[in-house]
Amino acid sequence: MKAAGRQKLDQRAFLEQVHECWDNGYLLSSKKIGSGAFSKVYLAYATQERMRHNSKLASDLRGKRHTMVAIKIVSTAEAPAEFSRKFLPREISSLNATYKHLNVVQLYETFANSRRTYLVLELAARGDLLEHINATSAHRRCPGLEEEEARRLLWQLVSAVAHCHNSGIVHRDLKCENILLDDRGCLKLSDFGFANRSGLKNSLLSTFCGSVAYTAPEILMSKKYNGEQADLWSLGVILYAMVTGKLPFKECQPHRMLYLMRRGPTFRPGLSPECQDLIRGLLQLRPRARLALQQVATHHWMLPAAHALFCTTLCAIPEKPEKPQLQTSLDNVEPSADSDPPRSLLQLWRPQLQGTSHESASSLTPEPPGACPRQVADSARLQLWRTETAGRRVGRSRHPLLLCSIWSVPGHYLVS
Ligand SMILES: Nc1ncnc2c1ncn2[C@@H]1O[C@H](COP(=O)(O)OP(=O)(O)OP(=O)(O)O)[C@@H](O)[C@H]1O
Repeated sequence: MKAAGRQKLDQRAFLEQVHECWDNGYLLSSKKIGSGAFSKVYLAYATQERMRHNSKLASDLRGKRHTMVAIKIVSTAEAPAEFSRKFLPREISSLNATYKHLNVVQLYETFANSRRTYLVLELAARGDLLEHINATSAHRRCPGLEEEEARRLLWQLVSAVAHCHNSGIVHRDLKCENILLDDRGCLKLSDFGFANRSGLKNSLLSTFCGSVAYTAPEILMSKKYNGEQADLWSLGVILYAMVTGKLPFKECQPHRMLYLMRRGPTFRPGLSPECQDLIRGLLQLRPRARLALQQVATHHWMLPAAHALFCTTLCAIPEKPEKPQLQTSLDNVEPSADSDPPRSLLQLWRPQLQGTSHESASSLTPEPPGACPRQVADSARLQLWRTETAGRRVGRSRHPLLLCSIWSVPGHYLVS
């Protein structure tokens, strides 16, 4: 009887939500795609009428060629007052601040009434990274992802986190469950419920956030911490989880956890030494000793990601009347004084405007129909040009993740 009563209430609440969404231009489906402490996330469809009035939504969905969105319904009437007053506004303002990055879930708009707040989000239909790791491990009959796939995903994650940090936002809850994948396998960082403004570069935070297994030791020790450096620790845990299918440190007791952290991670046989080195570089007890994001992106283990992106795209570039002088081999060529020196690697993560970069990419590198595989066209476009000093700056990336010059230096491509 009690259960039946509860079900009736749920049905009534759901119908109210359908009406409230409809009044705001969305058709709410009954497909629940997730739930959080005070929220439920449903698949929904944007109406043509809504798209006419919301250019942010219209331009993004036009690119995706569908009208699906995810609507997160937060029950503010049931949530603690502090959640509605503090955390929810922070989540919304963080999503607004990080808007327009290919690897950060997009917030198209919000609407609210006295009982609920609705967040209309970009849909990431393929579930979260944890599910993906588990499914892949089962399929391969070997725990973890292939290093190549982990590298591709980490590259996108680093780009997303750098975009957040450059926008003054620290995520503070980076974990596999908060990393979603869309229908093209593109990574989308989500759940900014614990995010905060990083404020001054060196200002310290004190709130305990995130999940213990991903939490930096300085937070477990209740010290004041730098949010960006704490995010770097979590990145190390995520990379470890991707390549081993396990968490590096798993203990319920914080003191036991700290003991394991001090000992450092152990690795399965067969994991490449470069990957181990990158994980160790991130899982440094001393926050300042951790690799910075630009060091992660240029780490030996990561370079094939930039390299692969670069080389696969070359196949996709149609012949031009004047062929660019492209250096494909990694010869010993060093930058000379007459070419621009590589600028800060941080440029790699200049806010990469999702729509704009796609648009400019397509207009700069027109493709004849059927000239290149779709995923290549979608995932990477490079605009090459002839340099006066041939063999130095070998290309200019138009990829939304890699808006940078690509330099050939002995043994590596260096992105700047
Ligand atoms: N944009 C999205 N696309 C697809 N699924 C999503 C999206 N946003 C959230 N979800 C799903 O809904 C779940 C809950 O969303 P979210 O983590 O944002 O809520 P939360 O209330 O912050 O959760 P928690 O209490 O776990 O922190 C996610 O784990 C995910 O499975």
